[in-house]
Amino acid sequence: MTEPSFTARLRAACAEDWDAAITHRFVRELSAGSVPPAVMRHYLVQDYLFIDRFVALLGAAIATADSYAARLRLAGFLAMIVSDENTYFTRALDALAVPPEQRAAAPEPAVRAFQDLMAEAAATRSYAGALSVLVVAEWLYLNWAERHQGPLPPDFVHAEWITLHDNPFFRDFVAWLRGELDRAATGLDAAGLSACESLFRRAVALERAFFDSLYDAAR
Ligand SMILES: Cc1ncc(CO)c(N)n1
Repeated sequence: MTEPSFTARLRAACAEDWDAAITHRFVRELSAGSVPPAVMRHYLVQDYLFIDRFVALLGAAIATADSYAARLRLAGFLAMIVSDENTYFTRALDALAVPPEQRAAAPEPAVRAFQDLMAEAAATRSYAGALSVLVVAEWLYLNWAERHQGPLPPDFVHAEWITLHDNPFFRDFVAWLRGELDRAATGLDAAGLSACESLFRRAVALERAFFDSLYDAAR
């Protein structure tokens, strides 16, 4: 039997938070097309603040990657985020009639903590450190999106958030990204491995906490 990969072991160590996130009420309502508009508005405003730092973290991964091939792949993914995904946000915020002043909201605690974690991962100035958070953000979103079954919800605000995270390009990218972290991990000593594990574990907990926060107050 082959050994489970580094990323498989990291996910298994966070199974409770991971499973709670990918089966969360928010993703179940998204699949059913029944997220209350106030919750969807809040999610999108807050997630757009997440994406800002996420793009910066991708930049850090591009800067620290150990090959031009990896930089090209990461840059191709970055190009999708700043085009298709960015226009999804603006179209969805328009469709939900979110006024400009609400789009400039302050990050709520879970999002703020996630922004700080992404800054910490970038500040490791190591490819493995940046990947430890990127892998969580992309793989966990793929995992909930691929659980969707049956026809997509009619509203593009729901449907496109699912298809952006479950399509052949995204699936291939996540598999490649995991492979990069598995490969980068082989060059790390015990301290480096435990730093990656800590970033990964905290990212999974924050994915769950962000979903939970959407239902904290009646929105
Ligand atoms: C919080 C969060 N995690 C992951 C993704 C996927 O990129 C996202 N858009 N938001």
